[in-house]
Amino acid sequence: MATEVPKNSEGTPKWKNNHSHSNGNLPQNMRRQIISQQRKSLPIASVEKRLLEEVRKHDILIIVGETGSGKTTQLPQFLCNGGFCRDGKVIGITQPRRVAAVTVAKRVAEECDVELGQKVGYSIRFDDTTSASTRIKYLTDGLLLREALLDPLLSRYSVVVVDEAHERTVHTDVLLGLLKDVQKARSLERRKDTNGVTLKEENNVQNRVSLKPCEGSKISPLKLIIMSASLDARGFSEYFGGARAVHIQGRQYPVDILYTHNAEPDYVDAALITIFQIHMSEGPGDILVFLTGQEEIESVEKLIQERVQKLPKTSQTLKVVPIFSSLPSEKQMLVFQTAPPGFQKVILATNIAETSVTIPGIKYVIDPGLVKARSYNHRTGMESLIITPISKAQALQRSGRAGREGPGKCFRLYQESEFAKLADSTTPEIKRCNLSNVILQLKALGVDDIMGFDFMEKPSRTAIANSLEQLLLLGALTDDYKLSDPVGSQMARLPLDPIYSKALIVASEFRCLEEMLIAVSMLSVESMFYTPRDKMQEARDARKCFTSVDGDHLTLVSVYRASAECLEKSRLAGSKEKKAEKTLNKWCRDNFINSRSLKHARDIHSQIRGHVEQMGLHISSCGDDMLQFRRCLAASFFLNAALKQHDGSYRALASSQTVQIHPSSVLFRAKPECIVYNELIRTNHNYIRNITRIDPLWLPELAPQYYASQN
Ligand SMILES: Nc1ncnc2c1ncn2[C@@H]1O[C@H](COP(=O)(O)OP(=O)(O)OP(=O)(O)O)[C@@H](O)[C@H]1O
Repeated sequence: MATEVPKNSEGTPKWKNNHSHSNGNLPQNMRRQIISQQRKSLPIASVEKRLLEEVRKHDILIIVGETGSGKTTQLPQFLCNGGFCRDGKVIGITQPRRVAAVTVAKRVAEECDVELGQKVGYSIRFDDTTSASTRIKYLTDGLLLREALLDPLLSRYSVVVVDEAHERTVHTDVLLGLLKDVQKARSLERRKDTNGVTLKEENNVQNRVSLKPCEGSKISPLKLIIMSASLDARGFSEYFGGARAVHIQGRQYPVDILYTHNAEPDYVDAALITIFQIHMSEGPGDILVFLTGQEEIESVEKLIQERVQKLPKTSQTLKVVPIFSSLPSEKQMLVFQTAPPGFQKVILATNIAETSVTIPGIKYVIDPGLVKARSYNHRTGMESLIITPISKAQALQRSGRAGREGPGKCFRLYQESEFAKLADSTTPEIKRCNLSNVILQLKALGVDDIMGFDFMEKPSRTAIANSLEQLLLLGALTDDYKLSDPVGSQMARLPLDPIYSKALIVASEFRCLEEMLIAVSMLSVESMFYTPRDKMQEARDARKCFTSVDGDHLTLVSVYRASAECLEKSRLAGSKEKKAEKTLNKWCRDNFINSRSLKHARDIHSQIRGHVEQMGLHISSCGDDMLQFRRCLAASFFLNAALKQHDGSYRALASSQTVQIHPSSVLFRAKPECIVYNELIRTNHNYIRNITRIDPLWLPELAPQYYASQN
């Protein structure tokens, strides 16, 4: 192993908790004092006045500053103290990830010495802690877009800070275009009062009916701040018409960057060795390891646990805590807890922990330099999940998770020469995702001319045209490409992929919405089943109890129903909630079901159910009439139908591509004549997953808008 791990001359260190969270038990006033000192020592603290002046002078400001310099936590407090919250106005700070919005809000509430939800709060999908007194509000970029549906001028906000803009999530990109529009519209409305507006100016603000203030509402100007540690300031400045960019100098603590001497052939193995080398020979401090996905994290977790058994009993030991996006939020929050005495915390994370978050205790970062990225081919409708090298911006963000409470080290498991070859920034998500959802949101926001929308980087014409076509076929748009009512507006209200939103609406007509709610929730999480290498046969036998000959959707419904029954039985037998959960976890183990994934699916289920109830959709069950449910699946997923060919492969009807059933499907061997599927993924083959057997005659009957015209 060639990783340069400097040896500690004092031998294996004794674990000592030296981070601020261990101050949790300190008397309140002492803790307050420590936090106040920490704040004063941040690089941003010395430029508070200058920043406020810049914001006052410029309507759009780009702020670039080192990771950990205090942008996310301090700037909103400066603005609030500087008078930007007068008249009940709110400062909104968007984050690409939920976990960042939640944890940063908690920290800032503590710094301000207020209860979360009062002056400082967060709002993420399905979880809003804000109140009428909230002035500093952290929220996801996607959520601010949803807020714009109800309040198109975002009139409650005096400042919107788009944080971590370098990530260029599809939501950030759409938000940037929208905010530009809102800013223009708001200044126009103000100047109208003084009759200072020309017709040309008025036409320049996109023709959105929705961009009109509510009767009698007082419009103030909107300040816009774009922020990151690793962003291409010039590109953003150009997009915003030559906006001013300021750089905050300095970082709080140094982070040593170490590279490998040679290329590492197996990054998982290299990561494992590095974890144990740090554990045995470096000073105290927790370790954060970046991996590519849930399955990899779970397998590394097991490997660490096996190796820990072989460590000498006397030394401190490792506590592994995973974090990935499909983990329920309360489990994600475990990474922010201090390791118990005698333990060194090892966090195994996907890029969910890459930006914005401060994880107390982290001193070491291990970065294999890879990420699992989605990419979508608009021509074929094919999504690929590929493990690819990260960009320089991501590498910088990853190393920036260390050095936040003291000096840190980042072990890059690749050579320095490889780093030089990385792209400067990540390809914006808007260039590599299915645009149907974005377009549906824009239409709901009143943006009818999608091609004319001021994207920072415009998606290709074909990509836009294909997605418009798909929305038209799903009934979300009228023939002249306007949002249809009620179907399109209902679909836009559901926080799901349009095809799933439509499936719920169709299911309410087919009287099987209960089943579709389960199917959509189960399809929204990864890896429901697991098959340990040493218990393959047992796992297969267990799965047979749920397997439906009609396919994966029905199988998933069976799993969900059986788990709900197990929980219900336990509750009826008088178990308290915690005990019932334990019984369910045991049931999961016995049946080789991933309990984390199931818990996540149950959460999603209750959340979507809430939405559907609010929308007044008819919720009923088809009971055991699974024919009815399969017909509903065909009516919903008709765009993803495929027919068997002579050689046992399939032809996808929409794109004429040859595809194969993924080995994880219960229909892998049965190979029915005609199927609908939910996922088309390119790995080493064009695989389809989550499949149901249907009758080919149902297609022209249930989706005549598509299949009647094809004949
Ligand atoms: N939850 C927390 N617990 C302890 N310290 C924290 C916490 N959150 C922030 N800090 C401290 O505040 C500092 C500034 O954090 P902040 O998130 O504002 O930096 P930033 O400049 O936005 O960084 P990044 O670009 O990485 O998001 C951190 O380096 C850390 O010292």
